[in-house]
Amino acid sequence: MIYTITVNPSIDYVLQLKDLNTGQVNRTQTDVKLPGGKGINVSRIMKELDIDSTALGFVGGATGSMFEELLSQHQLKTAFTRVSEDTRINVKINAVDQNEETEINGAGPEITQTERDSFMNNLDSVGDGDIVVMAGSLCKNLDAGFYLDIAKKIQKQGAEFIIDTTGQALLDTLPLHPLVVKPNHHELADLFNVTLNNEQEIITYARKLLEKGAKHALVSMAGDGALLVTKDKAYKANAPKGTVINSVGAGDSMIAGFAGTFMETKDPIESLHVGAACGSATAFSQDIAVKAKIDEVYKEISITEI
Ligand SMILES: Nc1ncnc2c1ncn2[C@@H]1O[C@H](COP(=O)(O)OP(=O)(O)O)[C@@H](O)[C@H]1O
Ligand SMILES: O=P(O)(O)OC[C@H]1O[C@](O)(COP(=O)(O)O)[C@@H](O)[C@@H]1O
Repeated sequence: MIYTITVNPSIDYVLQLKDLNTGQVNRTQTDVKLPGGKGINVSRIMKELDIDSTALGFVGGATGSMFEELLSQHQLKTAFTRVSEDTRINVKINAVDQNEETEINGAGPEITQTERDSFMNNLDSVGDGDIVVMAGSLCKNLDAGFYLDIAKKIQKQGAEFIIDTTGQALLDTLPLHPLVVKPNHHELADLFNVTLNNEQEIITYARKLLEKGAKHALVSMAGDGALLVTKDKAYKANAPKGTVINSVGAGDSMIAGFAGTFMETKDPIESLHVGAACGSATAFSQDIAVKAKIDEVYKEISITEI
């Protein structure tokens, strides 16, 4: 079984407008509300790929109820921990004529000790051979050690983990040997406080994540595709050409494709291929990609060793 953990889920309020003018009244062409958060998006793509997953996380208040209602149409297996403060609303602004996406993500609810304990108890069902995907930011009062606590617990229970987060929370888990870490190239540069100018430099720093303990480093590069660094090899997936509609969730989709395929095949190259197809297919869709789009995009991707 794959478990996804979205500590800080969201309602993604996706607004499309012609131009965004800050300091002025702007009006939308279209607006949609989507159930968001990184692990949620991972579970949604897994559903498209016909892979079983259970989505975990903290959900609260009136916005939490709305989030669950929005999610219900996707028929995911969930086991959320209820909290008293509101689930956040993240605003995504696509300014069409400016060809620019702006995101404003909330800090999320405060989690009490009781709610935290109840969440940890919920992880008792994770067992041998399971994969746990931990993805996204932490709610405002949860310290960077929260992911580390989860990783230690599920590892004792025989599961492996994949982590997609930033900064110290990510670095702290590396000694526990995550199966995959997936920074984008900007996040990778920030982790080491450097500027990365080309693929060779990205590979060099991705390899440092392996030296610190990660088993695979998957570095996404938006419209430039993705790199996978393994113990002794590096591979590139191209990003096919297409009309980008809404790239929110492209990274999550990539993780879902990679993790789901890896769980079934243990083949990192095929996992990269499916992951890249899921990522680009989502970038070319309004919402998270559907299976037909993923299959279409898969044919336009090739993996090369570099
Ligand atoms: N504009 C795009 N065109 C084609 N593929 C894309 C585009 N944006 C993202 N993708 C695909 O989705 C993957 C993840 O996207 P990226 O934006 O790098 O992740 P994140 O959302 O985590 O920052 C990329 O590695 C690429 O394969
Ligand atoms: O937890 P964070 O880092 O604030 O990110 C949450 C946001 O990330 C998303 O999951 C999208 O992530 P990606 O674009 O990185 O794949 C949104 O649905 C959500 O609003």
